[in-house]
Amino acid sequence: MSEPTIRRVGIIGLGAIGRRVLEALQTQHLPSASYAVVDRMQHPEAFTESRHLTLFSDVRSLIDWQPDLVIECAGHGAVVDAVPACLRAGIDVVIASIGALADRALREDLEQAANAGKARLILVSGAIGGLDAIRSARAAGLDEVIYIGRKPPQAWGGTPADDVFDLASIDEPTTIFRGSAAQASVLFPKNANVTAAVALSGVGFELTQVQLIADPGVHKNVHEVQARGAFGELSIRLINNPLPDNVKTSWLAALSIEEAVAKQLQALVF
Ligand SMILES: NC(=O)C1=CN([C@@H]2O[C@H](COP(=O)(O)OP(=O)(O)OC[C@H]3O[C@@H](n4cnc5c(N)ncnc54)[C@H](O)[C@@H]3O)[C@@H](O)[C@H]2O)C=CC1
Ligand SMILES: O=C([O-])CC(=O)C(=O)O
Repeated sequence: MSEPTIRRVGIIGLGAIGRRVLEALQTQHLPSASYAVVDRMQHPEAFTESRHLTLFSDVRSLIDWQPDLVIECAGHGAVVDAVPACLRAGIDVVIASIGALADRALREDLEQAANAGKARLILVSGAIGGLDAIRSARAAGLDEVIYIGRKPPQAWGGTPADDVFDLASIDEPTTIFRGSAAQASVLFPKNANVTAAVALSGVGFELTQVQLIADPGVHKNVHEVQARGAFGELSIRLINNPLPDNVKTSWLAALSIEEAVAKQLQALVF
């Protein structure tokens, strides 16, 4: 492996994903780098001090610290408010909250910001997989891409499903949403980022079909993708362990960020 060129890493959002990623970077991938964070939580000092983190109260201060790489794992709002400024300042950004890109205007703004700053916006596969195959297949034409997401009922707490269903008393698999990835990304910003990753890899936000299920029979986050086209057919199923700090979020989402950062350091990129 070549000498790491990433000496300063900024992390926006120090929740379930952010803490996992930080731990992996500090212990495995970038042990000699310096780390700074921005988070909205109350009193993060105890954690940041024990981890030797510089704590900033806003993204402007993080940018002034001149990180080589910023990792967003905070939510859609952070992609809107913080990521364009990082890119314009010439800082590469890895984002977890890829569902924010369902907003075409934001997508264009991010692309312009990246071009203006000669920086890259690095999108991760997150809690889903098989996107490389869908991206390859799309050149020959895709007829249909379907995503089905299944999580335990409590993982849909705080979503629009809460208004329609009594999640605690669901006792059989219940479809809580059927529609496009465009709708799912916006309505379920903490649960359906994977639909955006599938959409951007395949037939786009409007044509990607999405079904979301609250299933009392599962204790993991189950993601299925089916695609059909000139290439043939694809069917994948992931059964993801959730992170202990956030049942909505799969461990694989954090692992995919770690892998994306590790890739920045490799001469042989796969
Ligand atoms: N691509 C994928 O497959 C997945 C993406 N995600 C995305 O990652 C995000 C983070 O996930 P978790 O770590 O599980 O969530 P979490 O709720 O455990 O942590 C989020 C952290 O970000 C902080 N935060 C929120 N808004 C902020 C802002 N504007 N600026 C700074 N800090 C802010 C919160 O205080 C919290 O500490 C989710 O909201 C979702 O958008 C989550 C799961 C999978
Ligand atoms: O982590 C997961 O299983 C998926 C998720 O929450 C998302 O796509 O936002």
